Amino acid sequence: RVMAAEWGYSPTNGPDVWARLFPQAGGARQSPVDICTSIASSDSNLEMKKLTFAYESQSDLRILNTGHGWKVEAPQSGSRLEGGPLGEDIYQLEQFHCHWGETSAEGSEHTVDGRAYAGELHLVHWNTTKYQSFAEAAQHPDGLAVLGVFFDVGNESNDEIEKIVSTLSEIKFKGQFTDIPDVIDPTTFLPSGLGYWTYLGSLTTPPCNECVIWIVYKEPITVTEEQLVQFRCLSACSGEAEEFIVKNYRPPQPLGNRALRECNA
Ligand SMILES: NS(=O)(=O)c1ccc(C(=O)N2CCc3cc(O)c(O)cc3[C@@H]2c2ccccc2)cc1
Ligand SMILES: [Zn+2]
Repeated sequence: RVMAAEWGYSPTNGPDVWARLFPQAGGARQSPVDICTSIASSDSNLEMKKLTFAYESQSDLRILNTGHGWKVEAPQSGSRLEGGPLGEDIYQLEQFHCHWGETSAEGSEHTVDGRAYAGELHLVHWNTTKYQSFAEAAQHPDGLAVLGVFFDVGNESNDEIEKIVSTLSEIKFKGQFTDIPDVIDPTTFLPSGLGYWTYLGSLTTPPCNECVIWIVYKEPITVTEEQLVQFRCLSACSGEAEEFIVKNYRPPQPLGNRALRECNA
């Protein structure tokens, strides 16, 4: 389908029309959502089963320009995300990427009491206990677990994000990819405070599969305006035409009657 390749974030191909091409986008457990902190229930059994993660440090990870942003492929058979809302299953890191806006007044996908952050990092994991591949996992309601980390703009640049930023000039155009020479440790992307909100949702881009257990950290990490400016220099096109990826976030979707739980680790 020609159109399927053209979804994006502009008025003619953006979130408001995705459901025409991708029926799941109009479902009842879509993401992101506005996190209304007053309705988040502090769920005791979440405290009981602590969320634990273990990542490897990897070098030469491939980063690519997807046309909708940058994505670092980080299949880590040695990584494990488990506990918290994930039941008895083990989830493995597959990739991480980010969403941002035209200015730093917007850019995150989840919002907190209506407030948007300047961006949002997603660490995407899949359920290796139950499924044989990422693609298979994405067809099931408990297939993926995504850790969301908000970006605040501050004066100190984030060293780990800087390793990403330093490669962006090599992947200016859609489809280009390169290897990140530096060693990347996904743990360094996580905030020091490990309190989070969690709910059942979906991919925030087409095909918007309703297969994600979302875990959104309460505490943002800090990046600089310059680092976000570099994100906005990526081109959404593969050729000479320059259409910068200045925004790639989906606005909040109805929470409906879904439970929103919180855990103050
Ligand atoms: N923002 S997010 O919810 O964390 C998220 C996570 C994964 C994916 C993802 O891996 N996708 C969806 C978009 C996409 C586009 C492609 O061109 C492609 O080759 C793969 C993907 C995958 C995907 C596609 C179909 C089923 C599941 C994932 C996208 C967004
Ligand atoms: Zn994402």
